[in-house]
Amino acid sequence: MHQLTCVADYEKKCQSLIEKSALDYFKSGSGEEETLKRNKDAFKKLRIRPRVLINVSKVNLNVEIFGSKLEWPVGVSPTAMQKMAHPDGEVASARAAGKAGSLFILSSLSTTSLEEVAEKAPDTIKWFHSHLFKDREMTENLVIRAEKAGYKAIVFTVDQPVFGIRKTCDFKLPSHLSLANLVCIESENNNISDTSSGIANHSLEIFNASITWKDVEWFTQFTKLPVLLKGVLTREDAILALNHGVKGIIVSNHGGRQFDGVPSSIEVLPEIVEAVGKDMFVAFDSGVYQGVDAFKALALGAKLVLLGRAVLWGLGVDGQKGVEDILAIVKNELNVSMSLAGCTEVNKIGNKTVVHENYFSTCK
Ligand SMILES: Cc1cc2nc3c(=O)[nH]c(=O)nc-3n(C[C@H](O)[C@H](O)[C@H](O)COP(=O)(O)O)c2cc1C
Ligand SMILES: CCCCCCC(=O)C(=O)O
Repeated sequence: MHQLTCVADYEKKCQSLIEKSALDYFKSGSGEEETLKRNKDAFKKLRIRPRVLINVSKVNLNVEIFGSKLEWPVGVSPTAMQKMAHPDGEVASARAAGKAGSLFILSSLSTTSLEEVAEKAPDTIKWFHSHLFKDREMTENLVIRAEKAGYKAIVFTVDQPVFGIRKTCDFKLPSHLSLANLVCIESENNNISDTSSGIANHSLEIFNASITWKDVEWFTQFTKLPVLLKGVLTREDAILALNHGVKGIIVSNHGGRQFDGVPSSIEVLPEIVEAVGKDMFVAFDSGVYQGVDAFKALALGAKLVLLGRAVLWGLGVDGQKGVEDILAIVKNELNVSMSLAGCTEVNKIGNKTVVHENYFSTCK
C-alpha cells in the first residue's frame, strides 16, 4: 500500500473505508459549499516571509493554555458522532490527542459519554463543548458533569442557533449508536438522543434559536471553568465576548458547515486579534489540514489552532493509531515550518512572518 504521508492521503483513504452516509456528513459544508472551499483557498493566498541564519537546531513548540501544558499549540476541535468514523470513536481520538501532547475537545453530541472519555483517556487534557440547548437544565447538568469528570474548560458553540442548510441534512445516526451524553434525558415526548427524524429536524428540537448575549452571562455563572465561545467571526462580537466575561473565543466558521457566504476563518482572524488579542485568548479553526496552515494561523495571532475533519480522516482510516499519525504529521510539518521560517519558539512567530499575496504586488 502507498504510504500515507499527509492529511490529504488519509482523507482519500478514508473515503474508501467508511459508510457513504457518514462520509457525506463529515465532508459536507453548507449551501453551495463556497465557504468550505474558501477556508482552504484563503490559506493558499498567504505567503511566508522566512528569516534565515537563525540557529534552529532546537525548536520549542511547547505552550501553556489556561494552566495546562501542551507540547504544541494544536488541538482537536469538537466533532459530533465520531463512532461513525470508527467503533472506538471519541475515546480513540482523545487518547491520540493525549499521546501527542495535544488537547481534545469533546462534542456534547458525541457517541461516547463524557464520563467514559474521561475514564478511558485520563491523561489527556480535555475541554467540553456544548450547545446552549433549549433545555437549560440539561445544559447546566452537562457542564456540571464535565467539571466533575475533570474537563478543564467549557466551549459554547454560538454559530448554530439553527442548523445550516446542508444537502445531507436527512442523515440519521445508525440505530446501534446514540448521542451518549443525552441518552438518559427524556424530553416531553421522546428520548432526546434519538436522531431518527434526521439530524436537521432533531437539531430543531434541541438547539435554541433564542439565545442572546444575556444568556452568555447566565452560563458563565454556573461554572468555575474558563468559558470560551466558538464561532465568532467579527471584531464586534469578539469585543462583546470580552465584555461579557468569557475567557476566550474560537474564531471559526464551523468548517464551512453553518453559513455559506461568510468569510474563511483565516481572513477574519487578524481583525479579531487586533481588537481583543491582548485581552483575551483567541483560538482558531476551519481549513487547517497541514502544519503550515497552523503556522500561518499562529503568525496571525491565534494562540491555539484546532483540527476538525483532519482528525476524522485519521480516525476513519485506523482508529487511535490513525489519529496519532495525523497529529504526528501535522506536528512535524509545523516544526519544519517554524525551522524554515527561523522561529525557535511559538511566541517568536511574529505577525510580519505571514502576509497576504497582494503584499508583493503592491510593494515595489
Ligand atoms: C462531522 C463534524 C461534526 C461537527 N460537530 C460539531 C459539534 O458538535 N459542535 C461544534 O461546535 N462544531 C462541530 N463541528 C465543527 C468543528 O468543531 C470545527 O469547527 C470544524 O470542523 C473546523 O473545520 P475543519 O473541519 O476544516 O478543520 C463539526 C465538524 C464536523 C466536520
Ligand atoms: C442533533 C445532532 C446535530 C449535530 C450537529 C453537529 C455539528 O455541529 C455539525 O456541524 O454537524
